[in-house]
Amino acid sequence: MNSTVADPDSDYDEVLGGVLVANSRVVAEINDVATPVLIGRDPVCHVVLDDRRVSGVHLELTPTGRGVRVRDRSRNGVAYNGTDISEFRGEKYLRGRCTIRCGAAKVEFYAAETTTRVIRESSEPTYPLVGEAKGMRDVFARIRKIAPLELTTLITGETGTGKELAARAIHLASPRAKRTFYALNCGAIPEALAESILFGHKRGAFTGAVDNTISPFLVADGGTLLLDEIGELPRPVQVKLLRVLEERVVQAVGSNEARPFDVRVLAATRRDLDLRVGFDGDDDDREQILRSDLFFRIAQVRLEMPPLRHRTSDIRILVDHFATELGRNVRITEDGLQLLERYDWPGNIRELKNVVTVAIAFTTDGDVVDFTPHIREMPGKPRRAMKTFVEMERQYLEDLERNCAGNQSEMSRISALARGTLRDRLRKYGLAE
Ligand SMILES: Nc1ncnc2c1ncn2[C@@H]1O[C@H](COP(=O)(O)OP(=O)(O)OP(=O)(O)O)[C@@H](O)[C@H]1O
Repeated sequence: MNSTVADPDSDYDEVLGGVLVANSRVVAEINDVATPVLIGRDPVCHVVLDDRRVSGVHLELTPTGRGVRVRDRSRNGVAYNGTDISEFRGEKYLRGRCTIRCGAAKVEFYAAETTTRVIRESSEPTYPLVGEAKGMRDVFARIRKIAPLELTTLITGETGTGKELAARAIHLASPRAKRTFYALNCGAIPEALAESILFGHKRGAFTGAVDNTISPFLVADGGTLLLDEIGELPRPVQVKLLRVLEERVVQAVGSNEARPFDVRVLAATRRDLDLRVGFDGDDDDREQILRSDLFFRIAQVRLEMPPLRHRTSDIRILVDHFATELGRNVRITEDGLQLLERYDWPGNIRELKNVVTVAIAFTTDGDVVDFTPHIREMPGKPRRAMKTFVEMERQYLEDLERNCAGNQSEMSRISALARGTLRDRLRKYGLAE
């Protein structure tokens, strides 16, 4: 499953983990930036302490470049080598060996001897999206507007247009920026496990459930949860998800305790959900991807990511950005850039990033990068001078909107399109709400 965490504190190539030991036994390993280890009284925690003075989730441990970060989420406090952790503003980075006390229980921490490499992608800089084209400036303006609001946001766009990065950008520009950002790829969840992965499960809830699993709603508590490829969730799970979003409590499979959470929910999809949502309340239609009630719950605000072929002027900046990230001393020529600008990029920025990475890998330091062989092998075709129908329609609607200063009755009269149809087409191209 592709789950990633962005945290302003974890902007490192390498992280330091460790193990927790209780009663001379290793009770948890802290080595995954995406899954903080939780200690508490609640059975969903990795280390469960049966002590009334211990809170449901008492503390959270995450590997970072500065050591293992302890976050106090308790009512009664956590002691680090005998000192209350609140003296360190509720946060402390563990290295070496130390003792942590929660209620009456004592847990030993031992730092790992070696660091663990994490992919830099899971630690993007504060503003991860690159772009200067009009389409991207609109996206930035919208992110700035959306970020402080607590509304659910549906991010749409073709594959590789940066939907997950946009979600991180919303999180980082929001008041929740210091807390966890968790991305759950709903498209990668096997149908049979969807409920237990989304809501968590209690040990023994079903055959094979040997461990407790914590719901991403609780892992991201206080922060932001991205439900990526939400259209892929099985319909029975959609009904339950809707209830969880409305009641803001989550109940693990096999548990009878409902746990409240405080999470901002973002969703992303590359499918055209608008066309496949049941607007008539006919929610039994198998053809629909998403129930209409869930669609409206998760799409209080919309953000559309433009395809790269609509912002080819950004190709230069992006190539520069990816080349700088690779830190290699190679030369990129005007011809090379023009070749990239003529291509139609069906895989969008992900594809561009791959082409740049591979082409640079094949170039010796000081030499000119030759993109030609890598472009030719791509599934997309070089852009033809002739426009596709979709491009012409988009251009027509943009001109129409400009000429009529956005007045939709006027636009409907000139184009001879019914108001409803016109609105649908404008929405399709992100030209209207
Ligand atoms: N504006 C951008 N600036 C820099 N890098 C970008 C930008 N947009 C996308 N990328 C990079 O392109 C790749 C794909 O981005 P991302 O995963 O956010 O796309 P996506 O729309 O969520 O894709 P999918 O629909 O296939 O899941 C990532 O490596 C990301 O870092």
